Amino acid sequence: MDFTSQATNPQDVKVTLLLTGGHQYTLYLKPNDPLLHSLMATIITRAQKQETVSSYLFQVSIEGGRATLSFPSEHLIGLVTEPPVYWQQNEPTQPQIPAILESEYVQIDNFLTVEEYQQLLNYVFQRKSAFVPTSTSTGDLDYRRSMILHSFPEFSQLVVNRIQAILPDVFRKLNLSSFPIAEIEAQLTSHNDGNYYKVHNDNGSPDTATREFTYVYYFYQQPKAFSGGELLIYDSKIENNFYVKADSYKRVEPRNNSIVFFLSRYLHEVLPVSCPSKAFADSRFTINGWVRRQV
Ligand SMILES: O=C(O)CCC(=O)C(=O)O
Ligand SMILES: [Fe+2]
Repeated sequence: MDFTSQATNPQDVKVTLLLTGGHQYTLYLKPNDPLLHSLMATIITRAQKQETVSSYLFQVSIEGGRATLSFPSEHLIGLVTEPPVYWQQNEPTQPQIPAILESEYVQIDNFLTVEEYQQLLNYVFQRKSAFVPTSTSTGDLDYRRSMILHSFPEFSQLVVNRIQAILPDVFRKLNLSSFPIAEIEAQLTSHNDGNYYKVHNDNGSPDTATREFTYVYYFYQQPKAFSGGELLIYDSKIENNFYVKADSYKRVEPRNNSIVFFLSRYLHEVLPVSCPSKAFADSRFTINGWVRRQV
């Protein structure tokens, strides 16, 4: 059986997957798409007869996100790439030099108007007693330290509407094909002295799996009364056909009244905040959340 999806971008590589049983599927990928690396890594591994490598389930989003093509890695027998793509093969005896897949993010300044930002700051100061400590799904107490305000309807809708308005621009800047959106979630957090969030991704559990990308809007009173609290977004590398964290990262300065977007699957962390006054009003505040794909 033969299937073909639509090209979206002239720079895309046309990739035909040759699968066992004579099946073929043609899709269009960006030259630096991690999926292309992963597919080629599977072929190279087989060519080098590294039989110890375990099977991997490919799950490829197709038809603009409306369908998924799933197949076990051992069913992939070849790839046709157009224009030609050549891959450097390391001798099996040489140590493998993993390719680093750079993470990308967008940061947009002046996200809210000065009036909206000031109203939000005043609102948060008044709601101080409604903030509660954050938790993680694993219940690990050392993983995350910050406070959260679960309900803030006066501002969550404003932020979600504003995000919707700039989404086309974000898709373009992140080089992403658009997809049908189910929901945009929002939470409000504060990080004060000694607070942090260790390395994690935002879509690693069944109930978070449809999160495609993460946004973080930063706000705090000026002059800034804390240091640290940078967001590190790690690059990835392929090891045994799996994506793992690389040592390199992008360091994002949490600039006042700016918003950052990045893929929810990227590993990221919030470095410890130092806030000598320990005053709640001096905290690093965020409204952050996730853009969920429709399934
Ligand atoms: O506050 C930040 O910069 C990021 C927060 C974060 O990673 C999260 O809430 O999942
Ligand atoms: Fe996160």
